[in-house]
Amino acid sequence: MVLESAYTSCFLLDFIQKCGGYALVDGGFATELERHGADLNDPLWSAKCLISSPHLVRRVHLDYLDAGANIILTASYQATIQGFEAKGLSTEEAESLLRRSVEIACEAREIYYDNCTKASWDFVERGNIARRPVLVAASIGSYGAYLADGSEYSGNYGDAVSLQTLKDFHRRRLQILAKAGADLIAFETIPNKLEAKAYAELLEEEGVNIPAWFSFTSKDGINVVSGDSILECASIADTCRQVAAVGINCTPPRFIHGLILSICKVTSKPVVIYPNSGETYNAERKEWVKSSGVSDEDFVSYVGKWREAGASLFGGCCRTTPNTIRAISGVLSNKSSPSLSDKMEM
Ligand SMILES: C[S+](C)CC[C@H](N)C(=O)O
Ligand SMILES: N[C@@H](CCS)C(=O)O
Ligand SMILES: [Zn+2]
Repeated sequence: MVLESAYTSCFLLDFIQKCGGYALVDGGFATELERHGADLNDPLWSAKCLISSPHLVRRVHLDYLDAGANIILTASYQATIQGFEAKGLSTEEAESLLRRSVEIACEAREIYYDNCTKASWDFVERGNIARRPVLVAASIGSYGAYLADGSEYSGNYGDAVSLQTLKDFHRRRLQILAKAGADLIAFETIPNKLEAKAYAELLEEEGVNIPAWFSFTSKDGINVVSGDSILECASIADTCRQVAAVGINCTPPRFIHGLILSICKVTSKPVVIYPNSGETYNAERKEWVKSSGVSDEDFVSYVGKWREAGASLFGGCCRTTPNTIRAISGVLSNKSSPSLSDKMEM
């Protein structure tokens, strides 16, 4: 048990070190499926593609690996047993689709490595090909994501939803994804304190033995979207032994800097950030609309400041693309010495 706990706490730190001091997460997954032509106007959102177009899911993973990602997130964000059952699938079929989401990401990693070996894309070190380290993170979206009405951007589930409701809702999916062969669990777009508490208790009760990250979402740079304090939310993550990183995703870039500073006040665990494009989601139409006010088009220009503030895992969320990841990579790797992959693109 002690060994396991030490493993979890060092896991991402070791990985980040192996990657060179920071690691790249992938970018928007669902919105990238859409750019490839998928119609996600469905209660399952991106998880619909696990049924209708698994090849596209693999394609998008590969595009992010080609762009330089060290961590790819599975298509399971809005894949829930309850959601699949509502579509008429059996429990067994639903569980198998969850496992499939991890398998597809692992297949993409294998294909990527094979391609690298064949083309000798990765740099050669003392005659050996050094493979870029890549992890597969099993995504778990919130209860609000399952509701498919944009509730993960409000975090208001009403009084009828208790800690126990959330634990009951998430337990089986977590059990399955934790044993599906992923390297870690990414709890994403967490909108409130109650859900963070539910995840922390489930990780403990289920004895999950792969690490996890908790990533919250905010719309003001001070609190998470429900209005709960980011300090309290990040503290829950800090005290959970299986949590290996804490951070923010699907939040406009302009809010990220302050949130990193807040998170660093309550935890010394690695900080992960993967903001969205700064656009606003219309949940009814499942469409993105340009936001008025401060422009977030210069997303990438903030990245250096985020690193200085203490973040070490960087990527993008909704409406960011493989090019966003390439640009982040370009900013973080010293511009004066472009990496081989940068050179390949010239
Ligand atoms: C992070 S939001 C864009 C995810 C999609 C939402 N749960 C929906 O189904 O509309
Ligand atoms: N990993 C998910 C998060 C949605 S907020 C995606 O990129 O689709
Ligand atoms: Zn997002």
